[in-house]
Amino acid sequence: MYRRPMKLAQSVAYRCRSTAAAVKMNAGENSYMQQIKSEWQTAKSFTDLPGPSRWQVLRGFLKGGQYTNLDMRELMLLLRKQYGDTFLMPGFFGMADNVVTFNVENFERAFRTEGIWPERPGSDAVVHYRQNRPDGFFKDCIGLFSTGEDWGNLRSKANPVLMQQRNSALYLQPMQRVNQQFIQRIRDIRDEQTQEVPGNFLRDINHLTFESIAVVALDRELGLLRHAEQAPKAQKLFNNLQIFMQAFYELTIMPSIYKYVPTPTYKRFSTAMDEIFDVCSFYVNEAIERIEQKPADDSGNQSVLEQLLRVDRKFATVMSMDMLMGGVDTTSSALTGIMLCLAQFPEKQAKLRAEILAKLPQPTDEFAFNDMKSLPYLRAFIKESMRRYPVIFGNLRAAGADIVLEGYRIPKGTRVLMNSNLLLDEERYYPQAKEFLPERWLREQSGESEKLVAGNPSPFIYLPFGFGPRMCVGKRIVDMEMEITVSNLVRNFNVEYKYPTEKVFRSTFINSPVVPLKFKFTDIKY
Ligand code: HEM
Repeated sequence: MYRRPMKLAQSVAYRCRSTAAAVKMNAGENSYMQQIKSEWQTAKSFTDLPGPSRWQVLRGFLKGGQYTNLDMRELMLLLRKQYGDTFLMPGFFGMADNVVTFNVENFERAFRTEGIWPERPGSDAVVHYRQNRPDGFFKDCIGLFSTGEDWGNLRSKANPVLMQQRNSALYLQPMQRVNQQFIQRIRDIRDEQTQEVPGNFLRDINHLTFESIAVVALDRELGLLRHAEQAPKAQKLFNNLQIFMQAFYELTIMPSIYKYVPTPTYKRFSTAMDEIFDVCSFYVNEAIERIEQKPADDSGNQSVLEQLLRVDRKFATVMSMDMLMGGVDTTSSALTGIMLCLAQFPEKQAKLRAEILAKLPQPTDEFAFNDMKSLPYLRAFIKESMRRYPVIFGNLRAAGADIVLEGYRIPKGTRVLMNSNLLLDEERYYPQAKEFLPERWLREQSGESEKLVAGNPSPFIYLPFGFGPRMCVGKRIVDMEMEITVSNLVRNFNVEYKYPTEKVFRSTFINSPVVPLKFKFTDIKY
């Protein structure tokens, strides 16, 4: 059970709200910084941190080396075994060093000192592309991949549109339409005898998550779930998003000279970025024409894209790209994990179905916005699924100040990789950690306030959407998307999966499914 002084608990609560709130919090944290400053005087040097030498890292990744062929999760766990909870992973060939940590107190320190414009390293390839695009389109608007004040300005424009709960009501209907197409798609593609969908079902999940973002970011369905073959432009965008993800990963984790010479991977990456740019600009321009033809709407119900366009046309185009780049594979990974949990725990699936059917007894009933607010077991189920199958392995920050972690000096700007999600299956943080217990996330009244039934672990462990002012800007959108999708799945089908579940994911930037997802969907009889 985690206990913290009241003052800090309050400051953490502020932190999740906005950049402005972060300024307020930082002002109140002088004494915390003072404490770190005094520790700095006596702390050990950065270079004394345990960890492999550059040579050991290089050797480890060469053919036959101990790190070759490990995915990110396996690599991190092996390194932890070798060097303990906090170690230095040296970069080579111009790549930055990383301080890797599994220590919750370090997560707290890194986040509490991240500053008002937290920096999440690792976006260099996107920034490089955007800074060097020959037409200079991104010169004054690099997007949410930027840093410092530029990022702060953009983020403070994006938050009121994307992070407001009331705006979620705007995309409830369009997302439901997309979701119904997904349910129909399952009926169309499943095998008549076995009721199993084909092994390449991940593609359909990706189409769902792509279309769900498109109705928000581009204000329209693109047709991949209904008639993919008749939607070549959408196909092109979708395919290029996949190429972008793969090439971005390679450029970020492998040494590369792409900043000086366009390597083959960078060429692949920048061609995909060009195509994403062209297609998104096309759709945004089309939306502008559509919106301009509509009668003026001062009801406050303008679509998300319309609201972004009101801020600035270029900003809206860049945001639509950033949303598509951040919101497809991540959400597909989460939905795959949730479906696996539905299949592995039929009694929990039945409990969830009972909650949904109590709200929507008829198969044709549609969710109203208020329905979504009172489905505690649904939310708990999704949270527990994301604990069991985290989408990412942790969070990354450039230290926002000189800090001390476990007695070592960590200079400002050092990359700190916090492997918070690799602690989610540890008994000391989550009692009965191996069990699937959505119930642990339910809340109960405790005096004036609410608390988790199972007690609150540290707020710095379960961070699937990151932390503070830089946390995922799509959180509201994805919450709604997952809630609608999971509800619709369980009210339409009994979900099963008859295959091994030990190695479904491979962990890179995110945990991506790598096995055939032959889920069995049997119709629920009403
Ligand atoms: C289950 C699905 C998702 C997960 C697990 C996820 C997770 C994350 C995480 C961990 C971060 C980094 C936060 C930090 O550094 O503190 C992030 C950032 C971001 N996410 Fe998501 N995300 C998801 C879905 C989405 C969706 C649907 C969108 C688009 C609507 C989106 C757009 C973004 C963007 C643009 C950023 C960069 C924000 C910034 O740096 O200001 N994500 N996400």
